[in-house]
Amino acid sequence: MTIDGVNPPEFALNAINLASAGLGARPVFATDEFFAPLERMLQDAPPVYHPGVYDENGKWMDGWETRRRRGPGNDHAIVALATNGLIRGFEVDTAHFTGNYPSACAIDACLAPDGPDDRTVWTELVCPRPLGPSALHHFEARSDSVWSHVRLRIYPDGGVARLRVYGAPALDRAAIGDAVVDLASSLLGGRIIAYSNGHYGHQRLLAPGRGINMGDGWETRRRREPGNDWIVVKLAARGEIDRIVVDTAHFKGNYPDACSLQAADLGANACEVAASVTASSMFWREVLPPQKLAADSIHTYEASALAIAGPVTHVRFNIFPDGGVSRLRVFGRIAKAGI
Ligand SMILES: NC(=O)NC(NC(N)=O)C(=O)[O-]
Repeated sequence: MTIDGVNPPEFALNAINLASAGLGARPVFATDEFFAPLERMLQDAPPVYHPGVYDENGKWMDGWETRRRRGPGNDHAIVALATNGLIRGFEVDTAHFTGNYPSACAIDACLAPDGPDDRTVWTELVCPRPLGPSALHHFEARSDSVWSHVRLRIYPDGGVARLRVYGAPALDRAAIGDAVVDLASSLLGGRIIAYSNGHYGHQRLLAPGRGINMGDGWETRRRREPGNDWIVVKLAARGEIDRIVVDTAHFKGNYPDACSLQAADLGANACEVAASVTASSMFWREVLPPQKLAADSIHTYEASALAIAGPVTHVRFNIFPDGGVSRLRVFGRIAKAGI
């Protein structure tokens, strides 16, 4: 897997971008947004450059960009993470900012359930580090705390194309209690660990909300040989499935003919190597037998349609023979003796 064609750092593996607008991250505050607004720095699409495109303030830039400071001080911006989580590392991307990138940046985090204010205590996770023109910069974070917001300090001013905050959602078991939640949701910690094919993308299958277009989901290439496509999800917690939702939004000429779902309880000490989980998934029990799908619609399979037999940790979602699915939701209750 690569990020913009570059091998991801170790800390980005098995992590999600907690600063992704598509997952719900929001701009909260910026000292200045003269040339380009903070919300652009949180976009999921790789940053682009449009030569010759200017707006009334100057060159249109894909990121957050402040004006040139003419005195002391520095700019900063505050971002609300998509969900509270553990932070493993940061990616600061100055793509296309060649003569206007900041000389340096530092990053702080806080846990402020009601949003940060003047009394908020910020913890520095990245001390001031130099930045270069149009480049990816990776900074590891060494912290086992849960954070809700990050503050990007730039020195003294300039533009940042993207800030990506790699980490894992903090699952609040006490708050969830016995409620039925989407155990596959990226925002709770559900994670895709293997798939037969994801030619046109796969990560958004577990994202919140409905897909905005056909690029917002999991889509395989056209299968030209026997068999079927599949995707394996590690649930956010060991739980008992209550309902499954399969959304084919925007997939009209390429929705799968049918789908099914298998599941397994791999326990706390299962081998986590993706290839091993994939191999064992061939034999997981069938929870949802093959069901015909329709174009561009939400399909809900209630408990009465499912063969449920105790808590599970993983599911394998099969599509026949191939195609695109916007969202998969695996609703259920977290098992009491969870792992
Ligand atoms: N050519 C520029 O990008 N100039 C300025 N920035 C924008 N966005 O116009 C600047 O001063 O950094």
